[in-house]
This record gives sequence, structure tokens and C-alpha cells, in this order.
Amino acid sequence: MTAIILDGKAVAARTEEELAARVARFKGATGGRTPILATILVGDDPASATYVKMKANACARVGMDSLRIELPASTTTDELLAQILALNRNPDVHGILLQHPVPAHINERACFDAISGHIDVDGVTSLGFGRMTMGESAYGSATPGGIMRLLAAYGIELPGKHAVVVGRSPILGKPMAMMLLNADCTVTICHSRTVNLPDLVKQADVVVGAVGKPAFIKAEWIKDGAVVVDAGYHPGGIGDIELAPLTHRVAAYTPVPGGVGPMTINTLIANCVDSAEKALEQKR
Ligand SMILES: NC(=O)C1=CN([C@@H]2O[C@H](COP(=O)(O)OP(=O)(O)OC[C@H]3O[C@@H](n4cnc5c(N)ncnc54)[C@H](OP(=O)(O)O)[C@@H]3O)[C@@H](O)[C@H]2O)C=CC1
Ligand SMILES: Nc1nc(=O)c2c([nH]1)NC[C@@H]1CN(c3ccc(C(=O)N[C@@H](CCC(=O)O)C(=O)O)cc3)C=[N+]21
Repeated sequence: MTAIILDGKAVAARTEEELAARVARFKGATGGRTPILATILVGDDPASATYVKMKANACARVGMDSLRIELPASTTTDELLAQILALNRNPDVHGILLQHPVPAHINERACFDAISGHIDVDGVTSLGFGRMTMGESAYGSATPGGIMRLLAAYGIELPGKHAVVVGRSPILGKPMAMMLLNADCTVTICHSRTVNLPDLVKQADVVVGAVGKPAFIKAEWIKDGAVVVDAGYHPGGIGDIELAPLTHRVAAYTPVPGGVGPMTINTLIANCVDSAEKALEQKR
């Protein structure tokens, strides 16, 4: 079987051309302003700094400005909340990305939930999660949202499929499960207290690895013909799924790198352009 490679890098690149055209139209309509994504990085974790930089670079590729806010690791919850509230009130800002994780002493959930819904382009608020889950309008979490867009780009049929999501984190596994449920999959959510993980994964028509442990999901757990989505990302281009032995016996798979990662960033940028266009329509 020749597997379809779910090439997130290529889909993201194609979408960027369309986004650049939309940004140009926005500039035309506003006398030269661009949509603006505000990124907030707290502390000095080098990996997080790299991801935030990649997001700012993606903004630049489509002609958008970004506003980079860097705060020391000693920032308090109240100080971070004050920054977010100021961005909410800034009419030039069309999206906020608060990079996860923030230092442990900060109440990350409170800070995520302080982001106004209309500029929650990374889809991290509780209200946005609830609205997405209920099928109401909201920006879904960017990584699972990007995965859904990638599956759609390749015409992967989801209704009736058994999707097994390994991981239940607030910005990845849990919203992923709800999006697949809304796409009419039968969904199993696995986590660290799951008993018999290999047996559950063996039932999957669609498996999503979102565990955060390199090559933790073994190739032998995955059935022939499955669709394999690896959301994991570890230094050295290793995902959460042992991928190499699978590439000839699954229906489709996301490579690491070049699969989910570029789609995450692309979804964030696309949502920000969307938010900017809505602001213009409503003269917000
Ligand atoms: N490419 C991209 O755009 C992105 C990639 N990532 C990557 O995705 C991965 C997951 O990230 P994230 O969701 O933030 O990670 P978290 O650490 O927040 O969540 C990991 C999840 O995996 C579960 N888990 C841990 N150990 C096991 C186990 N032994 N068996 C079954 N489940 C287990 C945890 O269960 P429990 O809830 O019980 O603790 C938890 O729900 C990471 O590799 C990260 O780098 C993340 C975001 C974006
Ligand atoms: N609020 C929040 N939202 C996030 O979406 C978020 C976050 N916090 N914290 C950290 C994770 C991680 N993350 C990645 C995004 C892109 C790549 C990516 O594009 N990776 C490239 C490879 C890049 C390289 O060359 O190293 C790829 O997979 O091809 C990876 C990881 C978003 N995250």
C-alpha cells in the first residue's frame, strides 16, 4: 500500500499565498495597516522562543505585522493578566497568542481565559472550547484545528471512523477529540490512566498521537490502513508515534517534521486574518 503523505508544509505554503492576498486587501481597505498578531512569551525557555519566532516569521511571510511581548520568568499572574487586558483593548490587535507553557507559578488557565473571544485566534479560552464543542462559531484550538484542515485538504473521510486520541491536554488532545466527534467520528480519548492502551490504539481507523513522549506509540499497535496523525514534536524531528515501520502499511500519515507543526502555525495566522477582516466589517 502506498500511503498518502499528509504534507502539512505544502498545504500551509499554498494557504499562505491566499492569506497574503487577503492581507493585501486588508491593507488596501485600511490605508496600509495590516492585521496584527500579538505574541506573548513568558520566561526564557529556548524551545518556546523558537516557536514564537516561527509564528512571527509566518506573519511576516504573508505581510502581517506582529507585536512581540517578552516578559521575564518572574512575571506574576496579575502582571500577565494586565498585559492581556491591554491587548484586548488595543483596536490594532486582531489576535493574541499566549505561548504555553508559562512558568508554573502563573495561573495559565486564568490568563488564557482573559483573552477576548473575538481575538482568541489560538483557540485557548474555555468559552471558545465550549462554543467549538457545541458547534457554535469560535476559533478552535490551533493545533487540532490545523489537523482537521490537513485531513480535509486530502479528502480524508471521517464520518463513522473510530478515532483514538492519545492525550487529553487542554489545547491539544481534548479539543482534538471534540473536533473529531463533531466530524462524526466515534471517539476514544486515552490518557496516562488508560488501561490497555495498545488494544485501544489497535481499534483505531484514525489515531492521533498527542502524548508528548518521543516515539511512545508503537508501530505494532497500529492497524493496517489506518490514518496516522502525529501531533508530537521533539528535538531531532521525532514525533509521538514510531513512524518508520508504518509508512508502507497505513492509508495516510503526517510526517514529522512537515506535518502537523506547519498547519498549527498556518491555522493561527489564518484565524488572525479572519479576525482582522471581521473587525473591518464591524468597524471594531
Ligand atoms: N506541532 C504542534 O503544533 C504542537 C505539538 N505539540 C506536541 O504534542 C505533544 C503533546 O503536547 P501537549 O498536549 O501539550 O502535552 P501535555 O503534556 O500537556 O499532555 C500530554 C497528554 O498525554 C497523556 N499521557 C502522558 N503519558 C501517557 C501515557 N503513558 N499513556 C497515555 N497517555 C499519556 C497525558 O495524560 P494525563 O492527562 O493523564 O496526564 C496528557 O493528557 C508534545 O510532543 C508537544 O510537543 C503540542 C502543541 C502543538
Ligand atoms: N498557546 C500555544 N499554542 C500553540 O500552538 C503552541 C504552544 N502554545 N506551545 C508550544 C506548542 C508547540 N507548537 C509548535 C508549532 C509549530 C511547530 C512546527 O512548525 N514545527 C516544524 C519544524 C520546525 C523545526 O524546523 O524545528 C514541523 O513540524 O515541521 C512545532 C510546534 C505550537 N505550540
